[in-house]
Parts: sequence; structure tokens; C-alpha cells
Amino acid sequence: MIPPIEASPIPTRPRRVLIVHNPTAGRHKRRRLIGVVERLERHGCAVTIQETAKRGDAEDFAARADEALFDAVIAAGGDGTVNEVLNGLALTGGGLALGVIPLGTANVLACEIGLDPRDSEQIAQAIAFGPARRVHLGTANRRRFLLMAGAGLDAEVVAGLNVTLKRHAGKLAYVFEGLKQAVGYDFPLLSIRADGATYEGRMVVACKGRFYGGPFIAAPDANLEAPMLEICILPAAGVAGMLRYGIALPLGKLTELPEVQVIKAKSIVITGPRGAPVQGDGDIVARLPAEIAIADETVDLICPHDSPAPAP
Ligand SMILES: Nc1ncnc2c1ncn2[C@@H]1O[C@H](COP(=O)(O)OP(=O)(O)OP(=O)(O)O)[C@@H](O)[C@H]1O
Repeated sequence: MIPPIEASPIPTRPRRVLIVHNPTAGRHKRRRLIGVVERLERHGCAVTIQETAKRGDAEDFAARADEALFDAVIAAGGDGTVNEVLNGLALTGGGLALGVIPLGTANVLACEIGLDPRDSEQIAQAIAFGPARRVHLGTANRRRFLLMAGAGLDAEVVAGLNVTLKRHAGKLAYVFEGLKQAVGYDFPLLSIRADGATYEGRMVVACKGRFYGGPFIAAPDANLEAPMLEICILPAAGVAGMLRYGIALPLGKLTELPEVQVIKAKSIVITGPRGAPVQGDGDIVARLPAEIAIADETVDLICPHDSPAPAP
């Protein structure tokens, strides 16, 4: 038996990987997966592929991955697939690293670690030999997330998103659903308790990573490796307010808006309409009331060699 790679950040031989592939993620991405697998094999990686048939499979496959056979489990799909894989890995002994082949719609994790979804060689190099960063996970009512979790309009948009429309329209489906939801939404008040203080807003996003919705920075000081959440609290109600936020986000100016509050905390409790959805990594992972906190577990996340340095 080949011994597993020690916790060294850079592997000493090509990793042995279990690729967990969500065939429903993104659009027409199977060729991209094949391109990465061919390169992995050329780099000397032993590759096993398991394909999901339904929601929850990726989590099961990762939870059952044998640490004697694999060094890493690679989520081939969007951020929802990554989320399932890390929830599965959290149930194992912690000896397997997490990697990604970004095949999804938004691929926020890829933006975070500087992985280009179209660059099969960069992805294969990272998986085979890239350094692993030890990242702290978050939890939303005990469900783990890697990038962000939140409540308010964005969670309603995720909950209402038409999967068929997403398959055909990609990111535009989020814009369409956002406008549709915003018109009929009553923007209920959310109360956020953090470190003994109470804040109020209409939307709240607790970020572990800097990016949100794609290549847009929402939380400039967030750091996957830090056991800390950066929480953006958006107070405006109504379509005009959301449009303002929707314009500020791609300009990188969301947290510069005077009414937007940004706080740091290890744990917050969000209350609002009982049962309202909470999104984590772009899927519904909990319902209000929700505690969002730093998890006990860490995961070793495989990154490209030229991954941008996190905020200090
Ligand atoms: N075989 C499958 N059939 C149906 N749903 C699946 C299957 N495998 C995984 N899923 C679910 O599909 C959901 C969406 O997957 P994922 O987020 O990876 O892709 P995406 O939505 O295209 O990408 P992104 O999150 O970047 O927008 C996940 O919540 C996952 O649980």
C-alpha cells in the first residue's frame, strides 16, 4: 500500500484522487472534465471517477472515500458540489484533501483561489502537485459551508431558482429570479446578534471567502484560512435598494456604501420569519432562526501554486 501524503502543504508525488462528478452542474462541461482527467493521468495521478445520480450522492461518496486509496477528493461541479463533498469529508478522519474542477455556473471557489475554469492544465497541475491551504469551515445550523452563508433576498432567490432556466441561461437566471423575487418580496426585518450586540438588516451574508456570486468581491478582508466570519449587513428594503447593491457589488464598492455594515464575529444568530431560507455556498442549507458560526473542523484545500495570498 502506498502511504498517504503527510500533511505537508506540497505533495512529494502526484496525488491519488477520487473525482466526484456532478453531471448536472453547469452547461456542456463534460469535455472540460475529460480534458482535466487526461492531463492528470499524464502527470502521473491515479484517478477514480464517481458520478452522482442525485442530490446527496457527492456527500456520501466523499464520506466513504478510503484514506488508504486516495490523497484527495475532487469536486467536479459547481460550488454546491464542493459543499456536498466538504460536508462528506468532515465525517471522515480528516486525512483527505479537498480539490475542485470548476464546472458550475458561478464557480465562486475558483475565483477565490485563482483557478481558471477554462485552463485544464492549471487545474490539473494544482490537483496533482498544488499546495494545500488549511481552511476553516463555517456552519449554518450545523451544515458546513466553505465560502458564505446568508439570509434575505439572496437566499430567497436561490430557493426560488428554476433549475431548468439555470441550465439554459446560466448566471442570467439569477438576475431574472432576483428581479422577479424583489418585486413581490416584503423584505422582512432580520435581527443579527453577534458578540452581545444586535444589528438589523434586510439581507445578511456571513463570508468566509472574499467573493460573492462570481468574480465579485463582497468581503475584502475575509480569509478562508482564518477562524473568523466577515458579515455584511444590508439594510435597504425594496427594489431600488437591491439594485443599488447589485450595481455596487461588481464595482467592488458594496462595503463602501455608507449604510452597509461590516462586522467580524466567530458566531452570529439570525432571527426573522421562522422557516425563511438560509443559503450556504449557493444552496439552501438551513432555515431561520439560524446560528452561523466557525466550525470545529478545518479542511486542506488544494490550490494552484500561484493562488493569490489571503488578506493578513
Ligand atoms: N446527479 C445529480 N442530479 C441532480 N442534482 C444533483 C446531482 N448531483 C448533484 N446535484 C445537486 O446539484 C446542485 C447544484 O450543483 P452545483 O452547485 O455543483 O452546480 P451549479 O448549480 O451548476 O453550479 P454553481 O453552484 O456554481 O451555480 C447541488 O446542490 C447538488 O446537490
